[in-house]
Amino acid sequence: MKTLRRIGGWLAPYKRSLALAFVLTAAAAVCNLPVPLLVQGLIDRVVTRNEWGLLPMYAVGLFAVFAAQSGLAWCNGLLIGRVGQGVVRDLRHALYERLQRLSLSYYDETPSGAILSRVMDDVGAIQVFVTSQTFTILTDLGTTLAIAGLLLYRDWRLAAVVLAVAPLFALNFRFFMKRIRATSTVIREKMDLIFGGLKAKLDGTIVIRAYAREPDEIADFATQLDDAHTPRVRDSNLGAAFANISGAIGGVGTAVVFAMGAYEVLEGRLTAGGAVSTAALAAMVFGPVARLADLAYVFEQAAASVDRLGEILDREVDVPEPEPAEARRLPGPDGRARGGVVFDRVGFGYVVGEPVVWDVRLDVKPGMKVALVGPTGCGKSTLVNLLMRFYDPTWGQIRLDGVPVDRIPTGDLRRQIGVVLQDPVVFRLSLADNIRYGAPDATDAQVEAAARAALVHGFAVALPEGYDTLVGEGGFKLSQGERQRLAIARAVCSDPALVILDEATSSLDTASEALIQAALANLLRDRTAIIIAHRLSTIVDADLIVVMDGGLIVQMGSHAQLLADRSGLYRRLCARQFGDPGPPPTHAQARPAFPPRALL
Ligand SMILES: Nc1ncnc2c1ncn2[C@@H]1O[C@H](COP(=O)(O)OP(=O)(O)OP(=O)(O)O)[C@@H](O)[C@H]1O
Repeated sequence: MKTLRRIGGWLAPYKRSLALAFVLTAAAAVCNLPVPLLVQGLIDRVVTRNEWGLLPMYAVGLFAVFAAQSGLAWCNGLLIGRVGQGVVRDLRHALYERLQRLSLSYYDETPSGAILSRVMDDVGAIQVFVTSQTFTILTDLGTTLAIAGLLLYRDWRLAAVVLAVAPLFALNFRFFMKRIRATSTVIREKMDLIFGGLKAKLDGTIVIRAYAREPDEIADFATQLDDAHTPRVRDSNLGAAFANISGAIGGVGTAVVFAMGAYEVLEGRLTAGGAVSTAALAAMVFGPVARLADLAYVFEQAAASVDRLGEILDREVDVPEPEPAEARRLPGPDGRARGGVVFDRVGFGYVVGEPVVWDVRLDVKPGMKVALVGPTGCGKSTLVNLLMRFYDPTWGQIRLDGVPVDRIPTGDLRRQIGVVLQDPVVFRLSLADNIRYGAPDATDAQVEAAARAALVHGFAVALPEGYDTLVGEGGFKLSQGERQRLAIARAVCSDPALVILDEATSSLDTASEALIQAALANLLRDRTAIIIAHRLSTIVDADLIVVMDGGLIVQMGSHAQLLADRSGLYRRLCARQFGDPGPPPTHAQARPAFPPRALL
């Protein structure tokens, strides 16, 4: 029922087209009714009584009925086709909108290929259902009732035979429906795996080639396809068995009606034409029921997809927008941040009960350059994720210019922050549109100014079509250094109050590195910066260096202050990077008792 209600909701915007389609199918169904009567007249009057003069009338009558049915079915097909395409477009749009709003935790647990499979494959299954004979069936059922009444009126014995067959259809339905839905769910899950694997492997093509693993990958993919093949075959077997058994039940019913009709003719209670037309009427009752079987098969397949799409559409957002009454503006002019950030006893775990940062207390004044350092996995990126509100802290509070970040609409918050990631993302857009991605209204002059500040202008003008050159996947290939400067230009263009910089770990050649450092200096000027530092050489001048270990802040201070602590982790990290072995590392400090584990 929930499935039908949901599909009904998707169809609601098309009520007018659907009403028209309904009228057309009803008209086509009404056209069925004269057929047995025309056939009866043809047999009883033209064939039996040799009234040849009536032949053209019956022939033209039958032709007119069939022509009208074809015309109506054609118009109906056009209408329903448009509705089906419309539903697919709306549904993909709604899914994409939802996907854009869902918290990152959804992406943590769902491979992107599985998301693709839902947006493409599952929506396709719903389209098939909508464009199947869904609406014909409603009028079919009406026709069935009307014909059953007509049969009852003409000959109750024959009508009783028709009604006696109905429970067989019901049994057939019951047996197959559950099985078909279960198999469809298994197929969709297998498709998730296939799409998920395919996406990952396509993204990693270069690694596959580099390790010459193509034959293994081909074999792996074949295994995955085989895995999905078995339930797919089972699904089509079930569908075929279901439809054919329905058809056979209808056939048996019609045959019995024919036999009974013949008996009635021999007994003199019915004319030959009457027997044929009654059998035709009986077939017209069984036809829609068999079609209903086809539709039920498609419906069960679509229902599995509706449930899966519901998982996306109904999923609660973990990072909710503030209620309008609670939302607060940042105190700066035009709602712009000044760039002061406070982490107030913040703790967080991606998985409930498994915190990865603990009791973080940090006060970043506007304009400060703060470096986060520490061994891999110590929680540096997590702090940044929390500041961006990709996740909400499990406990504690983060404030931007004194305003709790969960009170700031996420769009307003994130517009204050420019992000430059380790592995810069370049979209398949022109270079200019890539630069203005965070500030879509930026003029060409602003884009060029940002490009100059990030030292992108030099290579931009040398590209085949300058700033209009298509870059990203399938476009002009930029070098790693160029991509990093492009990411810096993107951040400059959005003119953020605060910059988050995840330093690239891979070392570039000295010239490239120098260009990036110069571009960064322009980006960071007069802005607050939080730098996730992997190479300590780049942050020795930071106003504050925050050393983390095991999710805790274990040291804070300037480079000189931290270095002076001979037993501190920072000194050991420096020793590791700059060559001096230093004292052996100790484990992260014992975790504080706050908050009690029960709270997590
Ligand atoms: N999306 C996630 N889901 C579950 N656990 C995660 C997720 N992201 C990070 N973690 C875990 O949280 C811990 C902290 O990770 P984080 O990325 O913050 O460390 P980091 O200090 O930035 O590491 P690196 O320097 O290697 O980038 C790690 O144990 C990591 O495995």
